[in-house]
Amino acid sequence: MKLHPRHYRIRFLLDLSSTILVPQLCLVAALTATGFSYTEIPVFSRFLLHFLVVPLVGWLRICWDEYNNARLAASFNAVSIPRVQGKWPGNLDIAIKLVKSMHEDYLMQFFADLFEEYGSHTLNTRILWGDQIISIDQELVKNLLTGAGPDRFHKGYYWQERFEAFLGNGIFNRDQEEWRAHRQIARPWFARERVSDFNIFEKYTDRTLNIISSLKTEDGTKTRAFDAQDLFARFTLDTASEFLFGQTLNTLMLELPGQGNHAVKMGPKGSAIDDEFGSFAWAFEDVQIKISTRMRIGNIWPLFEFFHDSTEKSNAVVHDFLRPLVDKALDRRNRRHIETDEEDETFLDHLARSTEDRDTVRFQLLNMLLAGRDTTSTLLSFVIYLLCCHPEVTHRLRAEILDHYHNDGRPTLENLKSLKYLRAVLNETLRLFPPVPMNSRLSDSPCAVPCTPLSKAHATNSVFIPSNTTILYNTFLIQRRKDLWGEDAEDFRPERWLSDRIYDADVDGRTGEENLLSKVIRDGDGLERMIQDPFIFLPFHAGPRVCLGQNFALNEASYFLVLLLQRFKSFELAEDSMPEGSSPPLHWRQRKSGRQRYERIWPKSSVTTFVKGGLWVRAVPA
Ligand code: HEM
Repeated sequence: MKLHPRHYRIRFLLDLSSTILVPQLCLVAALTATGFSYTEIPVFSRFLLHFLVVPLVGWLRICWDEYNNARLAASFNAVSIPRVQGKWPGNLDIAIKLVKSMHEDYLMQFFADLFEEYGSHTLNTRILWGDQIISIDQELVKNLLTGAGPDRFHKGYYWQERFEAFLGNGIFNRDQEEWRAHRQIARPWFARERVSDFNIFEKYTDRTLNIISSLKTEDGTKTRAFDAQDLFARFTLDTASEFLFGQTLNTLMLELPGQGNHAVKMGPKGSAIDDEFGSFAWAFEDVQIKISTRMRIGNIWPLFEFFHDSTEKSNAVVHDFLRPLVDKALDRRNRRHIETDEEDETFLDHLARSTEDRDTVRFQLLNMLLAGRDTTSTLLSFVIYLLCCHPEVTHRLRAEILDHYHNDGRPTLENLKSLKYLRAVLNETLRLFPPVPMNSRLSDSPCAVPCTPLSKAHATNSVFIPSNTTILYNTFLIQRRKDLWGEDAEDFRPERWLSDRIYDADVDGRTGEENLLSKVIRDGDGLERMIQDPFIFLPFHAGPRVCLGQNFALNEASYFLVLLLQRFKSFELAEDSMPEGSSPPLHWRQRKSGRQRYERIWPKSSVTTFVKGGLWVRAVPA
């Protein structure tokens, strides 16, 4: 029987009853079969038997699964994935450390430490005796996402039940036929001609830059501190809503955190503000945080939400905010009874033509808003953060932009392509801080998946994955692996993405060729590594579920950055303005390696990556 994802409580009860009731039935059957009269057993002994039979049957099941999996693995000529060996039963200590680390440590540090400790790129956490695979093996990820992978690995039921109230039957939350139908409806919307219409980008970029300019101090040398993460989220939301609804949510027109009489306060992710949009943004982020908590707890999450869905309140705020917009647009369309000219059609019109169901339309739009708002604003926020830390990159990037467009030229799709350094900065930011840092798939049957050999001792290069098993693959860590990206993998070096190696012949008195050779290892090395194995760089995913908005996002971010750097020559982190509790903890500095030793913000993730407390910066006008 296939349950609907909204029935997570029933799924949980069924799991629970198979853990508790089935052993009781086995006990009664065993007693009957061996001729014992159940009623003649003293009450205390009966109670004890019923109590002990649960762990006993659990243990037998584990033994059977292990035997069966080993047998299947051998038949597939695949190796079993190494298990994390915790100190407490069911690896509960590992689960506790994981939750603690999420609150205190650098992003993904816990996983990075586990991979290092076990010397393997793929591990089975076995929390509460259940298989859960974590991987930073690019070959394994390739085989999950492409080739035969998508037929065997799906987002799956457990993913869907966690997101159901928020994303409903939207594109992110469905598999197979339903997903295919959504993808078919959405795909034409992201065709080249549509995503290269820069008029929308221009309108909202100008608005955003005017806001930043209005924050100039009296002497005009720089602006007051502002939360760039919040501002960019408004920019991407207004842009995406116009692109999708044909009408903007106009959030750039509202007050910003830290302005007026409002004190800056910490929201679920960044800074927050108390107005209607502030409540929507708070709820939108709160739902994502709560869903991430469900992910960390694993499949027993309904135990903690049995009587109360923790996302209910925030979901209601999000949907109430969007409902009138969707209703208005659909009613307007129905009243007019017109078939909008394809040229002027919005994604909303496009959806309305495919279904009459308002909930479906609202969920589809919400899925797109989530995709359109948080990912691109994360990219822009981390670009600005890295520019703050690397003035030399800002300088070079600005020089490239001014060289092409002077102080006021406007980019077009064609000429944006020649901004090689801008693209390198975007790629390098996406490599170090991918907006979607971790993702998962669920296996639908036992199988062997090709991967890089687990260790030198393993001759075979396939791992065995049992049926109904979640695989969490971590793009954040893959994109920082030193063996894939070089010793400086954790450093921000856009030059690794530059392909042309033409150097000044006079540098250091060496010939051009010598200079070329000495720099070959550095400049362009990342690009070369990526060309050799594209799966070491996956910010937009790969395979049939590759990001539909990739070109839209890159065009939007590029356009915005060109105009931003025409108007502002540099950026400074405003550490003095960060809300309390959002600065990186001091104990990070004591680590022997890794970016956390020198990171100046606290990167975190829920569904997407973000800067805890917001990215507080000052801009220096040109
Ligand atoms: C820097 C910006 C972006 C990044 C890094 C990004 C990344 C991703 C990733 C990793 C996925 C795969 C998710 C999964 O399978 O679980 C995805 C899917 C998707 N993205 Fe993006 N995205 C970005 C911007 C956008 C924008 C602006 C839009 C639309 C306005 C968009 C629309 C979509 C859609 C519709 C999917 C679902 C594809 C499917 O399941 O078939 N994305 N994106």
